[in-house]
Amino acid sequence: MKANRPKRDVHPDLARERLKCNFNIEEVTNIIDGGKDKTLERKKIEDIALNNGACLDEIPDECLSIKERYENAIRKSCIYSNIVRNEMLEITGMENFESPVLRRTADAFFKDISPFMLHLGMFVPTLIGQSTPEQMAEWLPKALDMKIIGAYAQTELGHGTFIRGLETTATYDPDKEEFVLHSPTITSYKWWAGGLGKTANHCVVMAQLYTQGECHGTHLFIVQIRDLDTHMPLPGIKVGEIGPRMGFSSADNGFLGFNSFRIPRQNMLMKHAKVEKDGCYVKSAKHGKLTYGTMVFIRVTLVSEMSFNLSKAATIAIRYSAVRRQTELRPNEPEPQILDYPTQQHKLFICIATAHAFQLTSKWLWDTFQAVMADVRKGNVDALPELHALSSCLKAVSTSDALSHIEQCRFACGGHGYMLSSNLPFIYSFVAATRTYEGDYTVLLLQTARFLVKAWEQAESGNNVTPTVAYLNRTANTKRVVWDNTHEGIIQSFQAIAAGKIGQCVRSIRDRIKSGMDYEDAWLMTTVQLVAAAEAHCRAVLVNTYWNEMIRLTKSSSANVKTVMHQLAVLYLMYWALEKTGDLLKYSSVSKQDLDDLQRRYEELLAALRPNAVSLVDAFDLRDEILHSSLGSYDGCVYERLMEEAQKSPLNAEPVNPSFHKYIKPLMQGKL
Ligand SMILES: CCCCCCCC/C=C\C/C=C/C(=O)SCCNC(=O)CCNC(=O)[C@H](O)C(C)(C)COP(=O)(O)OP(=O)(O)OC[C@H]1O[C@@H](n2cnc3c(N)ncnc32)[C@H](O)[C@@H]1OP(=O)(O)O
Ligand SMILES: Cc1cc2nc3c(=O)[nH]c(=O)nc-3n(C[C@H](O)[C@H](O)[C@H](O)COP(=O)(O)OP(=O)(O)OC[C@H]3O[C@@H](n4cnc5c(N)ncnc54)[C@H](O)[C@@H]3O)c2cc1C
Repeated sequence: MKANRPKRDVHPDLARERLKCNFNIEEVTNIIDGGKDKTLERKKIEDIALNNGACLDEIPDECLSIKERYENAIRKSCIYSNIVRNEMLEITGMENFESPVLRRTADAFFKDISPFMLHLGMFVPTLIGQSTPEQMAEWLPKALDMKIIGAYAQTELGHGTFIRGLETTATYDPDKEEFVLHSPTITSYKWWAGGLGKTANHCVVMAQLYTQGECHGTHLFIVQIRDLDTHMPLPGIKVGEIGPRMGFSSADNGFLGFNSFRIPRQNMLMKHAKVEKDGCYVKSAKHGKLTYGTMVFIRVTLVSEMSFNLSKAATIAIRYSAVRRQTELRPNEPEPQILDYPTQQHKLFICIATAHAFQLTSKWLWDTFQAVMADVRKGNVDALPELHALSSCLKAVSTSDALSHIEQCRFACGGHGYMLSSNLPFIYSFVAATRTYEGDYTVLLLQTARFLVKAWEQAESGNNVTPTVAYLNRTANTKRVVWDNTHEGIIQSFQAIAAGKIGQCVRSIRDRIKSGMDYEDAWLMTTVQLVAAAEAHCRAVLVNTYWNEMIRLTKSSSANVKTVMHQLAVLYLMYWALEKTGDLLKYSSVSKQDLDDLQRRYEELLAALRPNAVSLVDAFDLRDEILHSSLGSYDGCVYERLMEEAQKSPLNAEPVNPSFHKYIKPLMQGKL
């Protein structure tokens, strides 16, 4: 199914915007991609995948039934997988099957999500992270070659957050050297796993391991659930799709129940613990939570995923705002482009800056993750708690911020932003799920808070703490930081806010314990403050990392690129400082006059960035096929595309709908 798009001239307003650009767009693209080579590689891969137009649908996905949409998604997934397997991996290298380029290119095929996404996104990483070398040799080639298709079935109907509360059991039978998987209750049914409902023939299952009459907690098992030839569920397996959702419409999220279903002993993923033939349980991991490794990996990758989604939304909203004109400023003058309104700039420029902040931070987080994992492989797990705390809060805050900024982008496009053809509702509903999956926002911030409270106590007693909380050594015992409106001053204020909030949590917990509460209740009563403290810590990490990375990556850039990258980072600092004025007043010496000055400088910065706005989103270099938007295409022919998309509505296939004769006419004639 191919559809040709008419080639159009660029809208004159957008053409004029591009003439105003004063920096080298390609240099900024290179910074975002991680280097000139990476940009070239990305473009080459995008050309291979997209130039034959295989991804274009004649009928928009949203106009299809649930079944048709799923079938179309599978059709495209197979085309896409073949391109990945036969052409793209040759360029990235097999080991880079998780390359963000593949993820980005996939969006040209799927407005929503591919049913294969969780196979490459979670099933394969779990095999890599949780298997012994023998298991890896057995399963990984088959998975990478799509000989088997997997899902990640952890969450149950009754429990998602509290993994230790999962009910599915895997009981070892030494006589047959098999595990018996069982779902003892309705709440123990696996629920949510992407690709599980109709697509996967295998899955990774998290279950409570029982051997020699003892429960050893949750472990991971690889389970074949469907016949490879007929695709029928195997006897003892009950599997299906969970029904319509807010988004993820083509991901066939599934349920799964086991009725004493047997798998070979070798199907327990045994990198961190094993069950011997005789049923003896042997733990090799130096840290009890290494089986949660896939979740940490995905949390890390989600930060760059949020940058990508936000860059799509910002591109759509800014290009549209350059073309859209509304309301006379003065009588008889032309209506201004809505991008000229400072309120519109306030909604949108932070989205560009945040996409940069997340992208630069995600690269740093990825390097940190790789370094910690290298240590873990050598048996050193010392840095794991800090990585867990960091990946938890960055996942929580990046998904939450991306979501609210994407909604701002939709607001910024007025009524047309509500159209599915704008793609903003799809981007929003996709990102809405990220705030919940892979660890809910509140739950993950509370994990970070546990780490922060311990770090605060260490700093209070004069001990050195780990790098991301090193600011506590400086600020833990300080009352208020002296306000300074330079970038260093603002970053230090964020650190002071975080330290102040963590310290306040510690005092609240201690006071509550003094007044007779036990630790658990004191902690529980303080959780509202603990979530806020973890968020503040995350903001301190974000502003510091974004700034340092921006400086590092622009060292050899041209002067104007340096300036515009600097402006974006300053905008990010000022935006958040102004959002947190209450906290600044509490934890720094900032005055009303200082805040008024900051507000004025922020407004001046919006004006300074205005001429480069369209070029800054052009620098994200998102092809129209990836944007899927009537409002955001490179040529800016918004109204033509909206009209063109409207024609595709199935309701326009006939001039009179049969319901007129069946219902409306009888109603009009009083015959109903
Ligand atoms: C390629 C890019 C693709 C991007 C797009 C992909 C699209 C994919 C779409 C959807 C996929 C969705 C998949 C899923 O959602 S899978 C299911 C994910 N589920 C969760 O994330 C559940 C969240 N819950 C938890 O992680 C845990 O239950 C918990 C961390 C909240 C609590 O665990 P628990 O075992 O109860 O531990 P405690 O709270 O008792 O803590 C003890 C101790 O352990 C520390 N700790 C916990 N987790 C970790 C960890 N992962 N690493 C290191 N340490 C950990 C914890 O901090 C405590 O430490 P202490 O304070 O020092 O005691
Ligand atoms: C689109 C989508 C795709 C998914 N894909 C998969 C998948 O492929 N595989 C898989 O296994 N799972 C998947 N999930 C499940 C997902 O991981 C869980 O939904 C998520 O971890 C949240 O758990 P929950 O649904 O049990 O929420 P709950 O934990 O029930 O949360 C409900 C509310 O309670 C609050 N809460 C819970 N515990 C605490 C606490 N200790 N302290 C304070 N507040 C708390 C939460 O903040 C939240 O507001 C997916 C979910 C979605 C939405």
